[in-house]
Amino acid sequence: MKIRDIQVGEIKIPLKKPFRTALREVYTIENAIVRIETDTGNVGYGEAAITPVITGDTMGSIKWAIMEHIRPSLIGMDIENIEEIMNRIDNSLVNNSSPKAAVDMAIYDLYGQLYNTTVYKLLGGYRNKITTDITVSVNDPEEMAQDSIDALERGYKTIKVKVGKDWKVDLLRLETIRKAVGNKVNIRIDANQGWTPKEAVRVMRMMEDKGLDIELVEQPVKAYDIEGLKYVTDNIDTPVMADESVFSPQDAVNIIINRAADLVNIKLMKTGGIHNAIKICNLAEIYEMECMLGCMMESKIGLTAACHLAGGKSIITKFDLDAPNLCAEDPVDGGAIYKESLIVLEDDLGFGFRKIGNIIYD
Ligand SMILES: C[C@H](N)C(=O)N[C@@H](CCC(=O)O)C(=O)O
Ligand SMILES: [Mg+2]
Repeated sequence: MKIRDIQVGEIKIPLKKPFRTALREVYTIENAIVRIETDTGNVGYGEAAITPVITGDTMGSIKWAIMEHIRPSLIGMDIENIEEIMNRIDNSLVNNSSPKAAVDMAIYDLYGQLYNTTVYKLLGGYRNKITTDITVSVNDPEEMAQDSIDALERGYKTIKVKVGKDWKVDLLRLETIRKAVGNKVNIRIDANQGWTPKEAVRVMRMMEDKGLDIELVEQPVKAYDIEGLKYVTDNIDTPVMADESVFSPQDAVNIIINRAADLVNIKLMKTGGIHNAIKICNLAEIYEMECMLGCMMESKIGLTAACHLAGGKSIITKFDLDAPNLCAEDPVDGGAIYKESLIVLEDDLGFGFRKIGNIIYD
């Protein structure tokens, strides 16, 4: 099965309500979709999220990276030589993790098709059911409490609450939410780099003293500030999770050996796809560090790939794979089956996409 062509299109999906974090505000997902066709007529799909404030990748840079740098080195390659394909993707240019992820996903989709099996089984076959949390965007405390109650009514057992705007209001946000949902919901929080190290320690200790029972705090400080992250980890009881501080396996090594965080949030858009995410899983297993598998604002194309990795790896014990549930539409027929918090993987070939609507190719 040899690669005949690689195309990049665009997809637009409106959200149910604006997605707000300390870093950005999103109304519509506008992402790049990769389509790889082989000489056997098989087709594989992948997705690259436009998240310039985190990865630096834009629609223009993603298309250019794929068409001008990655595509030429892959045309004619045999899918069974996946090792060499992944080396070529990684070596085609530095950084650009989202376009690399999109191509990597499409290759894995084809790899499953080549061996007539579903991808999560090739990756370890550990589970075919996953329970995701749901994100509560950062807004006024009352609106966030209402969103948390809605999540509870829709069956979510874990909410991921966005904070990091102003630590005093963040404390009020969590107090209001905990009061509204009681102890029926597990609460994790994500500051998306919004606090200084000292603010983070201060506000987290206050949350601990008030008994708000926070499962973990994600990326309290700036991505580059590993010393600041370690300062927070050393000075609070709540587990600290590195997100924007960990893109590559090398970043993960650095966090682990310096004990700068207790947990890592792996995202395909940061690692450059499944093949590097597996390396982080292996490292995490060696050092007995549980991982979360997270996502950017992606459609069910990117999320199906992520779900297959989650299905394969036991070291991934926490799941923030909610983006399709935040979308007002699902253009994907097939792939992972989303029923609010429950995600099911069926025994399809590859990722099991039957039809994907609304992709616009140049
Ligand atoms: C969508 C997911 N729940 C999430 O919060 N992901 C990111 C932010 C994604 C984005 O800005 O597109 C995270 O920081 O964990
Ligand atoms: Mg995060």
